[in-house]
Amino acid sequence: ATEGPCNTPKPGVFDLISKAKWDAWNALGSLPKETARQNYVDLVSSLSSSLKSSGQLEPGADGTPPGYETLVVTSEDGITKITLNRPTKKNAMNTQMYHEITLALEAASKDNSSITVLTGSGDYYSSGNDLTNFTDIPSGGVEEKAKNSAILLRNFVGCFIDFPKPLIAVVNGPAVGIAVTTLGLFDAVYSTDRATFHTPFSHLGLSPEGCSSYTFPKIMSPSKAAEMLIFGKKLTAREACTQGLVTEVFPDGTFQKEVWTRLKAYAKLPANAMRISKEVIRNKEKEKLHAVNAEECSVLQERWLSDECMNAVVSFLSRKAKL
Ligand SMILES: CCCCC/C=C/CC(=O)SCCNC(=O)CCNC(=O)[C@H](O)C(C)(C)COP(=O)(O)OP(=O)(O)OC[C@H]1O[C@@H](n2cnc3c(N)ncnc32)[C@H](O)[C@@H]1OP(=O)(O)O
Repeated sequence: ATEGPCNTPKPGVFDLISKAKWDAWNALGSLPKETARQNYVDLVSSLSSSLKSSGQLEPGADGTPPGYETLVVTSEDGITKITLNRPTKKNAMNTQMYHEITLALEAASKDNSSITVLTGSGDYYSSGNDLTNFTDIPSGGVEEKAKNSAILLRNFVGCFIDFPKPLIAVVNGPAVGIAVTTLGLFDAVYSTDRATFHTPFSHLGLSPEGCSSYTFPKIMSPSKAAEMLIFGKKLTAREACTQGLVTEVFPDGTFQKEVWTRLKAYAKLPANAMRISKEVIRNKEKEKLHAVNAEECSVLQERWLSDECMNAVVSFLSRKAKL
């Protein structure tokens, strides 16, 4: 687009990057500059429209924060509260919700609040991955779907790993799958006694994500983690607390009042001190967690293509199976 057809000498065989660029340029033959420019503009326009259709949000024209379809985000008393808001679907996480949580966390990391809270609306915290996510197959087929999902999941979990402020889960009801595994990346987890914690990965032909293959054995012991992550044992809130996944359990009747009173008090603590303490506690682990996240996503990319997984999804969608 800037220089016209390729007229420079071919780079040496060991200069792999320059050679790949030269090959791509040379393959365009005598394409005129103007056409190349137009092709470039068309490509970028198509990417930006596919980002919009894939659910990525843009700020308003005046730079105000984006509106969310699957979340309610509020900020008061020094607390940014991100509420999963698909109560009729038990707050199952669809593709839009993964994108929106990522955006909401990015915004919360830069706003004036001192702590950030994730919670659910309705009777569930979240039923985990929305199993209908697997029905929206792109033109590249199931392999492309698996690849895109692995990228989405890696970015999503990466935001939790890198989140710089105290991050608290207010678990208002049962939690399933990825809604459970990511709890290992929070700084505190407060739960109603009505909640349960369930990671039915083997039942679904899946494998652990959310860095749980690393955080759960550390938090609760390898064998307790195996009971959850391999055998799908569902824990009560009290069991999850005994095993260290949950910080404290409250009676359902007084849960909201007790938790928010405590969080408002915490939010008054000096924000920089809390941020720095988190950094000191978490930074040693960050590199490891990103490596674990990458490995888990690549294993899952394969799992999603397995008969075991596909059969489990079909079973759920045809109403033959529930947890
Ligand atoms: C980018 C991709 C990343 C992928 C990351 C991978 C993550 C792994 C996981 O998270 S594994 C966990 C997956 N979750 C499940 O298997 C839960 C499936 N849901 C159920 O088993 C049940 O719905 C229930 C036990 C959570 C609740 O049962 P209950 O009888 O109380 O309620 P309903 O079944 O009637 O649910 C109400 C409506 O909500 C829909 N729904 C609930 N959960 C999900 C879900 N996870 N995915 C899709 N849809 C869900 C349910 O179908 C009902 O819809 P309807 O009213 O239209 O019938």
